[in-house]
Amino acid sequence: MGRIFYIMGKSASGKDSIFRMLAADQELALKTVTMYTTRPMRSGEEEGREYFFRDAGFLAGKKAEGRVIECRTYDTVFGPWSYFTLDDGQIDLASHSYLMIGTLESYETVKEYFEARGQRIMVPLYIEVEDGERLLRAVRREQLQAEPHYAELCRRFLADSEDFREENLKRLGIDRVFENVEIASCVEEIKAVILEKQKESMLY
Ligand SMILES: Nc1ncnc2c1ncn2[C@@H]1O[C@H](COP(=O)(O)OP(=O)(O)OP(=O)(O)O)[C@@H](O)[C@H]1O
Repeated sequence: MGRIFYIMGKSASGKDSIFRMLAADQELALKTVTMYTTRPMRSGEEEGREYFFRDAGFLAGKKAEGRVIECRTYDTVFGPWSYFTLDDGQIDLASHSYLMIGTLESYETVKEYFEARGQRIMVPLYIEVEDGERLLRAVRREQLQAEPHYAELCRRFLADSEDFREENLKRLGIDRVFENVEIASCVEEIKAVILEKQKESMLY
């Protein structure tokens, strides 16, 4: 039985960078899952690459069929935009393990979805960076944007402390933290855990 390795962490903790390195690692042979969104496609995006682009009616239909693994809806100035993961055949735990990225809340929802089907397959990978350093990385990344949004950066930085409260981590049984000081050694540390879990999952 495969596992779902689920990367989480506050903004600018390095989730995307770590995700890319792990996903490219042939030895781990992890598959990724393409999410769906109801937001309009942006220029440069491609159907099925960044997301599958669908409308709210499609999402409602999948909810009715019980096929929505997790869904997050954000109120934007353009109206509500949903981002969701479907049980659409992409995840085949009988033959593969998967690498996903999300929030603490989505981790909980995905975990519950599979546990309700008797599958305890979730492995949390929680990335951490000291707050001062993380804020500096976030600012440096934002400076590279054509139109930096510093107010949004600050809003997310403050919201993170609430979302990732110690008690929330504890409640979900997340007791291991991967410090992203130097990214290569952080990825090596995570890789060792993934290989160990994959070895374990082959025994049972
Ligand atoms: N170990 C590291 N040392 C220095 N810079 C790093 C390190 N890891 C990642 N970064 C840089 O920090 C910034 C944030 O990383 P990344 O975008 O991967 O984080 P994230 O957690 O996916 O962020 P968000 O959730 O806000 O999108 C990027 O500019 C990235 O290149």
